[in-house]
Amino acid sequence: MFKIDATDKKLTAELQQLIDNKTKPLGALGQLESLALKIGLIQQSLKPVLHKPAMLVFAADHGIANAGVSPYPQAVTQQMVLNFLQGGAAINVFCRQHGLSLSVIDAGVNAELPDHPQLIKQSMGMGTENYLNNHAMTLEQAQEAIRRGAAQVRQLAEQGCNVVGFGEMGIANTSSAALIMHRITGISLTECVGRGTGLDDKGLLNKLSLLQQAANYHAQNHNPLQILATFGGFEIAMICGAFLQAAELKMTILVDGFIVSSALLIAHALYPEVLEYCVFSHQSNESGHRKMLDYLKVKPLLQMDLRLGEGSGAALAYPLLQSALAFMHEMASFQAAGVSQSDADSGCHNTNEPS
Ligand SMILES: O=C(O)c1ccc[n+]([C@@H]2O[C@H](COP(=O)([O-])O)[C@@H](O)[C@H]2O)c1
Ligand SMILES: Cc1cc2nc[nH]c2cc1C
Repeated sequence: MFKIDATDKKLTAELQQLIDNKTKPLGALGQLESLALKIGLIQQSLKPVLHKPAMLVFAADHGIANAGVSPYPQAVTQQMVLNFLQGGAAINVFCRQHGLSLSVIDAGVNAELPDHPQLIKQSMGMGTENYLNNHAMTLEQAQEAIRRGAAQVRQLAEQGCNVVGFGEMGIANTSSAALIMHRITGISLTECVGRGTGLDDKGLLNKLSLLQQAANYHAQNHNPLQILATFGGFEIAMICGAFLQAAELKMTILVDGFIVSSALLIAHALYPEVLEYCVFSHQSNESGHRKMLDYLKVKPLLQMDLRLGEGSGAALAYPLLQSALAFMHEMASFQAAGVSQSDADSGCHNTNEPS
């Protein structure tokens, strides 16, 4: 369905030399340096640029929402979508602050939503089925949601966008994400399930027990698309398609928190090369996220105890991408600034090997 290439590594040495020649001890800009290299490889350029940064927030409801897995009622999903459209949510603030465009996609919210220029209506239904006694969606619905998510990214790319962040809104979607993580990674369910929007100890135990029932009920499902259809949400399935399309189009992708990363687990199981296009904005405070990132062998940029979702971490991390490219373009080289570079110049031994 998708054609995702690994990035061509032929520019690696030249990009690394450009980075190493800047007036700084070798490796001293840390993760900003690997970020610059990564974007250079994605764009196959020694002068990569970020065009029309965009945030897509996918929203949907979940059949399990009112079974006691979240401290908030399902209605908060639609209420927060209205908040996004009125410009009052955290993601609105950070997108405005950092110059990202923001669109909200109704992937399957359990409400009739008003027409609005920032709302894209692609609803797959009034929420998923409850996976305690059903599949959340059919395989056909999962595939259709993947196609719809991909179409959103194609539209952005046609408008000239080459960097995109994904966010989500959906009461109970940490439950979907935990089950997907458990099934894809084989990590115990206890380590995948967390407090979400803020369950107390008793609520967490109850959530774990309900999700264990769901995992037992669907003991047979192990193929990535089946896992997505069984436990997913419509927003998670659309984000999976959005990841795959963005990677196929060689866009830089900003990955948000626990739920967006669970969509990536599915995308990665289908097309491992998708990872080469991903920048991990932060490590969420949702307890399973660190192990999810470890499973993917990736390092997040920020660690700030965020656990909001909406794409907020991805939007917060965007300026770091700008800084990574700015230092590559604007910092003086040792030669240009007349600064001594190495032991050959100074007679000192250089111990700062880049990691
Ligand atoms: O992104 C995260 O890491 C994250 C962690 C915890 C909660 N959330 C948000 O909270 C909602 C899901 O939480 P819950 O408790 O209803 O499953 C959903 O709207 C997510 O955007 C998001
Ligand atoms: C208020 C609220 C805002 C959110 N934003 C993303 N998920 C959310 C969940 C809640 C409950």
